Amino acid sequence: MRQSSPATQRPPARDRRLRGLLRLAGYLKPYWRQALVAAVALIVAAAGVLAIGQGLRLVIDQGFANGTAAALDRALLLTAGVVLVLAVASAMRFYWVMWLGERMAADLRQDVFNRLVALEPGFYARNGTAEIQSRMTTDTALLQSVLGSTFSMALRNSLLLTGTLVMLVVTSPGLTGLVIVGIPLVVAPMLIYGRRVRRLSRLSQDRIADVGSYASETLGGIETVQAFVHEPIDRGVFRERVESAFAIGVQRIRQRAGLNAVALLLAFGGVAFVLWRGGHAVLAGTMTAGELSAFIFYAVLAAGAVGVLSEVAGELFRASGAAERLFELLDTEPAIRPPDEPQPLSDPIRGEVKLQDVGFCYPNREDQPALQGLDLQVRCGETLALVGPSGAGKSTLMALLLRFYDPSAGRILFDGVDLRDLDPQSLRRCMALVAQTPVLFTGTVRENIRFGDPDASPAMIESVAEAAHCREFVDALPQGLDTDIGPAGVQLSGGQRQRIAIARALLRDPALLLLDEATSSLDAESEQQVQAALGHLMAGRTSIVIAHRLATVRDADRIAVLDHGCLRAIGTHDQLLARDRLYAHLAALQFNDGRDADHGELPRPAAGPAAGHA
Ligand SMILES: Nc1ncnc2c1ncn2[C@@H]1O[C@H](COP(=O)(O)OP(=O)(O)OP(=O)(O)O)[C@@H](O)[C@H]1O
Repeated sequence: MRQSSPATQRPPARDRRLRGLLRLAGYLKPYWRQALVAAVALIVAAAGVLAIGQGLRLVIDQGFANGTAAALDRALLLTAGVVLVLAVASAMRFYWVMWLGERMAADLRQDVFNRLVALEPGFYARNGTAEIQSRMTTDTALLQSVLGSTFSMALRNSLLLTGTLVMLVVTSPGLTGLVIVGIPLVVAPMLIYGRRVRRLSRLSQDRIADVGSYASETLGGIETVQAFVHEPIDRGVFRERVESAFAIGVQRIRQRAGLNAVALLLAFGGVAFVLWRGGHAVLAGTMTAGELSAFIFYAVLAAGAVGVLSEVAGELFRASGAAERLFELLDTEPAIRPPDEPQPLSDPIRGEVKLQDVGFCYPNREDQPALQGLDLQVRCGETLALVGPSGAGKSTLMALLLRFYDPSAGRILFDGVDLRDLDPQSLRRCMALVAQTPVLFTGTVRENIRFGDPDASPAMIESVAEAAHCREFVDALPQGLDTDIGPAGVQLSGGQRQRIAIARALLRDPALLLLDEATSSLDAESEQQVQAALGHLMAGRTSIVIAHRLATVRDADRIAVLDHGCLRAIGTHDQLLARDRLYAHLAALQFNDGRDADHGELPRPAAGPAAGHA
């Protein structure tokens, strides 16, 4: 039933590696001061750890070997001083590296959201809103954890590894040869395993995104799911997806477990070997006991660092994959962009619309035009009703007017200017959309109305609530306008939600009103109130209405009959009754239905040629 879909085209896997994380470095730029402090703390802390090895050598060679208590005290005091510096530097490193990680993750999250809200609805139609949403949530959460802690571990251990290698050479060049030979033996399997882990990580992330999007789609439509008793099927499909994600997860964990075992075995096997060779050197008198202790200390540190690096490498690769996926989203250019030099809107704005030979195909249906050869003019202050069977292209026309898509042919003019020459945001500021199913957001009634104009004064909100007939139900709510209406306004009835949507549009005071009537779900009384609210909203402004009710059709200045994406006829109700067979058919169905024409709904015969031209 529901498919997962890749959000964007991905580059080939072969040159991915840590590219995603490298690109994240750009996010450090504004915080270079903090990064500098973190780097200094990191270096001082690593130097502190390395100095402890020297402290150990002094304690053993000067304290124990020479047998003087004063030398032992001095050596221990020095070591204690080093430990104090180490503690302070470690705390600073921890704080600033974590701070940078959290800061970068927050900035990235904000950037991704900023880009996502700029992408046109067509992008979400292609890629699935739930998939994109889950990608944003899981990938940024992964990055946050990796940037906050894993990355810091990787950095610290890389530095320690480098430092310990230097100290190993300083302490005993001869023995270091052994370690140097041993390190590639440790690193090679790590790289081989790392590559496998990375591939599986990516796959695992994809599967988890699948699980997330399935869950959010099911829960989002919980009423439909339960009404159709679809739960057992959803549980089954979800189980399959979860199990598939689990199977990939287990493969990844198996590889990582193997990676850890091999890395640790090789590293500590190497240490044992060095201890054996070094022990013989001390016995032969070519090395002091202190030097051997320091050497072992550094070798263990190096092995530990390699162990940690092998452990976090997989995590870093996983994060790199996540970063790349987020950058793919960030790199997705909106298809609808303002022109380089947008033309100004007419002053005053009249709200006139002209369509010239407009054709349009949805991107994924190039062979099926949703609109074709459409010529239409809507004059200032006019109400134009759009009627036609389902699938005729009415909603598509609205989407083009809002410039969610650009026409594939012809052009649309707003007050005489091609929509493509206007800044889409300035254009949309002149319009208000009242959708068939009003979309409200979590918050109070007041906040939902204010959505129409964030700067509106309380008095303006009161006044539009009154005009949209919201008062009737708002006054009965526990906190009036400040009552919480639940996510998407679920605590209100359809008619109440509709009236809030109308109040929101009234507050916007648009030059052009786009209205997709929703009256089918309302009872007569509610419909009357919505109708009255609409009366206020439409008075004196250009309105394009997808009409489902005869009352609207009759009151409209003109009616455009659309069929199969073409303008079939245009005129007044009476003209069309006499002239157009489809319109007459729709109207006849209405009257024969025996419903009150003033409140009845204009029926929509099933799509298809037979229905359209009966
Ligand atoms: N996002 C989309 N991608 C591809 N095709 C689409 C998309 N949205 C709509 N269509 C197709 O475009 C055509 C016109 O659809 P549209 O929604 O504009 O019709 P409508 O007249 O508003 O129908 P209704 O009255 O049922 O809402 C239909 O054939 C529909 O299947």
